[in-house]
Amino acid sequence: MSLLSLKNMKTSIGQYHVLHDVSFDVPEGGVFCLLGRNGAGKSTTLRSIMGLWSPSPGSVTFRGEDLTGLHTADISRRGIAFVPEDMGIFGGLTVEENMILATANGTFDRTRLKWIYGLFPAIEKFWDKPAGALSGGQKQMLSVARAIIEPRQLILIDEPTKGLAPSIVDNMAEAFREISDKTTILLVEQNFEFARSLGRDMAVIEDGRVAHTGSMADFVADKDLQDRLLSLSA
Ligand SMILES: Nc1ncnc2c1ncn2[C@@H]1O[C@H](COP(=O)(O)OP(=O)(O)OP(=O)(O)O)[C@@H](O)[C@H]1O
Repeated sequence: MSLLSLKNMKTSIGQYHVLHDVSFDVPEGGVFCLLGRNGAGKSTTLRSIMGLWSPSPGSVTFRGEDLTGLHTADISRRGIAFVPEDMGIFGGLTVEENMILATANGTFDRTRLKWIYGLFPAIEKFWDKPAGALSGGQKQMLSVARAIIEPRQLILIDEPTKGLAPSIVDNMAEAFREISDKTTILLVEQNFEFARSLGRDMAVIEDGRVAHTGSMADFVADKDLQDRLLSLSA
């Protein structure tokens, strides 16, 4: 059974039909990449999974349970975390306060926190500093750290490498590899090099529809398919 299964998901935002037919299965473990050009519908897909937009009709099934129609808080309680493109951190609060707000009861599992310090040393270094003073890469690390401060089954991460320097992107890839040993990651990315270095399975969205789904290895080997589905000029 897949961890997450989307079937014929359609989402409208106001009068705009954004997702016309999105179906794919995310297996448990590792990184599943959701690719596609700008405006294809990747963020809308993640927001629909989280119940931030209401997909209708169609279904979102998680561990065999239908999530369609549940509130976002209830979806989150099933063990799904979301790192949005704008990162969703509180710039006026310290790193520690941002982390506290990401816990269910305001306390930390010290072993887990130490694991996060190892993944993202900036979290420990700037623990009592305002999150707004962090660099772009450090803010992104904080947003991911918040998502994993408690055990999760699945993390949805929207374009984590956007605007980051290559050395930071490499650090991020290392961290994601380690996180994905514990928690399945559904990763939306425009940076194909980053995505291909992490992804085991993948799907491509084009104009609100799934245009391709399969293994990352097969997609990497098919240059024509990549050009057709991802290149800017196509
Ligand atoms: N709040 C909104 N109101 C109206 N249209 C929206 C809204 N959010 C997204 N859209 C439209 O839905 C389409 C898909 O947007 P979405 O953000 O899901 O794309 P994306 O694949 O994540 O692209 P990007 O890589 O640029 O973030 C776009 O045409 C976008 O303009």
